[in-house]
Amino acid sequence: MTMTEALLVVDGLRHVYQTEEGEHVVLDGLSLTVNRGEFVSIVGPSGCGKTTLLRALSGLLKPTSGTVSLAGEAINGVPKGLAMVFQDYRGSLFPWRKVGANVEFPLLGRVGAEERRNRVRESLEAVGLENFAGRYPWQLSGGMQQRVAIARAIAMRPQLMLMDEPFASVDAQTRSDLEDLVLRVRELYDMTILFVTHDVDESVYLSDRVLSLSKSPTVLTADTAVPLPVPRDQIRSRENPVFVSTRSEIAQLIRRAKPAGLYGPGEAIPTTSNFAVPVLR
Ligand SMILES: Nc1ncnc2c1ncn2[C@@H]1O[C@H](COP(=O)(O)OP(=O)(O)OP(=O)(O)O)[C@@H](O)[C@H]1O
Repeated sequence: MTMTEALLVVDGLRHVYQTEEGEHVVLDGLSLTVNRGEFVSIVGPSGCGKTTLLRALSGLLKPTSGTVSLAGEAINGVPKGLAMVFQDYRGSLFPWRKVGANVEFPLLGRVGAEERRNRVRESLEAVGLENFAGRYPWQLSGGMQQRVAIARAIAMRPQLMLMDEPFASVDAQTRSDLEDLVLRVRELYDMTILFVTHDVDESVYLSDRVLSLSKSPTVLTADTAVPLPVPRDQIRSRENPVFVSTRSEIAQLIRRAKPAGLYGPGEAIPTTSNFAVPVLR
């Protein structure tokens, strides 16, 4: 029997930006859980506060209220067990460091030299870039640079990998390749991944569960399981009726998304982590 263990717990997260026009409530009591070993995606309308949420999860923003914990520890600063992969690989790799040195960078001062060498080699192998350790990032294609960013995250052996629209800046073929690469890496390292994307199809293809967000002020509107067989396959999985029905269900949720306060009575919106059933179908 496999045990479900909550790794990331977000409870009643609320964030209000102070602006010249007054208070701007972005997150309005958002609660979610990611269990160890899960691949969970977050989708939502543009401007719903995904970046604000990710900044709170990575300890870069102190929310107005609510809590975030990773493996039972409250997140107050940048947590050790977390690695992030961003959309903008150009801005996230050091252009003056070679690929190997980029992957090694977050390990400096944390891990001994031999272990660092092993992890760099192994992580680059996992993303198929073992022959590129001596190149500079700008000598690689965009897709390869994003693979370096993924290798750097793997090398950290994170408890949780947060991915913020990581494939939004690459062409369609590279995107499919990177999606499959992330699924392989997940399998290889038994990773827990929280993946933010605008792309409903991508969220369904990759995930065990998809969390849909309302418009801002933002709450969770649905927690949708994706009962699509694994391993996933770019052609067969996308033709599967489960894929087609799940994607249209989530696409509807995004299209009909409203700010939290505008959902009518009976459309229960969870404000604590004690929700068990999907809502707002
Ligand atoms: N520092 C800030 N001060 C005031 N308002 C902010 C600040 N940062 C973000 N906002 C506002 O909060 C809302 C949510 O922004 P956020 O960037 O978190 O959304 P998002 O879902 O990541 O957006 P997108 O889908 O466009 O990437 C937006 O209306 C934005 O204008």
